Amino acid sequence: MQPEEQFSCGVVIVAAGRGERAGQSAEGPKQYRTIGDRPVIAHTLDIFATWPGAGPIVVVIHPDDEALFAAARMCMSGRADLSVVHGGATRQLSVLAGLEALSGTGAPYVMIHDAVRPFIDHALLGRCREALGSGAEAVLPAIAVADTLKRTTEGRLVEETVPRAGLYAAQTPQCFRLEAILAAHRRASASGRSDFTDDASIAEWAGLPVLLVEGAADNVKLTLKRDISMADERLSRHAVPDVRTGNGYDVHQLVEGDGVTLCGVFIPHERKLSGHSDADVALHALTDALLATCGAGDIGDHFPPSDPQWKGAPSRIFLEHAAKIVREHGGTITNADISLIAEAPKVGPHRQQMRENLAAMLDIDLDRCSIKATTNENLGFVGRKEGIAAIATATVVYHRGKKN
Ligand SMILES: Nc1ccn([C@@H]2O[C@H](COP(=O)(O)OP(=O)(O)OP(=O)(O)O)[C@@H](O)[C@H]2O)c(=O)n1
Ligand SMILES: C[C@](O)(CO)[C@H](O)COP(=O)(O)O
Repeated sequence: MQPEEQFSCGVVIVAAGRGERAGQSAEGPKQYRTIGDRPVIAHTLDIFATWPGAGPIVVVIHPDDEALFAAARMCMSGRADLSVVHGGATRQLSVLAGLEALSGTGAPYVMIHDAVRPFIDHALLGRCREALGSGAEAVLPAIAVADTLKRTTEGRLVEETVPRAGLYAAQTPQCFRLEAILAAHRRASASGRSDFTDDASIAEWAGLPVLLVEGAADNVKLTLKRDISMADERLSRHAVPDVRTGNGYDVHQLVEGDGVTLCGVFIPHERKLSGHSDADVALHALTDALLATCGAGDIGDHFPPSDPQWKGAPSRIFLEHAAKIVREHGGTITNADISLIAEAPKVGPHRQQMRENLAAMLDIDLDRCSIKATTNENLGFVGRKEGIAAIATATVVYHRGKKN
């Protein structure tokens, strides 16, 4: 076999189907549905993009899916220099469009793969490439049929048991000498055929010998709705969740006044908190904690105290803005915890209302919002009732590649 750098395989990934058997989804056709943490096609492309034997990669998409594909591409972790072309009404026509695009690149071989087989692995790619390297013009990964096979009538009556010896289920990538399969595809298309369900059958039709290599049991095609949920479960089981915590601290001075606002609750008191806004020290600390989970700076970066528009502003504006930034980064807020450090006023009687305010501002469940309070045992500036401090912790789960 030739050394790796002299023998790379061009790749055609077909992704122009409508996924009708998998049913409708707001995410689009099945190749754009999320499994684990990103679209099916991003998983598939990454396997090829990170395989050292891969040459130029052509992705065949449906003209209506430009935006879906652009978003999916952002979720790839491997290299992203792909060519994109539009497919046709059948898989066969989509493959032909991909082969035509690849033919200009000078790649000697091609691997043709379904975008909806995201569990392809490097070992199988290696087996296919080795078969090509040993001189095969057409290589088909396949799995021996394990079930007993029946042929039925239209009325579902069993007509016969089909002997399964020698029967295999075809997978992809199906691999070819590019010139040979392109010529076969062109011929098939020119003679009015557009109904071949795989490329090996076009090779057979054109008289090319097809060599079978062992496929991979995991290399399933996501065809039905349940295939997608099973794939999602499988990936989610192994995924390390991207859970991030951020902390925030704030302190405001107590001055002459008639009450303080904490977590949006006005509590009558003989003093007030001084500040440019409503000085809600609790919400300020939590705003910083949220921003910290996605590296978005601090409250002062977003709402400079020098800006007159924030004079006397209710601090819920700041918190809701931080929550919006978190969501735009693909985050789900799972917990918000604030500790208030104050000698007075008493927080206990207002705790429930504060939690309800937090739940509403963050649009999360009440049991994900916690308020705690402590005195400072008469020590330091808090003990001398010169100010109130707050410490906050935010917990956010981020979904890789998902930006809302
Ligand atoms: N006109 C088509 C039809 C299919 N495919 C691609 O071929 C692969 C295998 O096809 P299949 O599982 O049959 O997908 P769909 O045609 O989308 O499914 P359905 O028949 O349920 O609509 C998929 O990656 C699909 O996107 C394609 O590129 N162009
Ligand atoms: C190419 C293929 O994946 C081999 O199993 C399969 O034939 C394509 O699926 P389709 O449902 O026939 O389009």
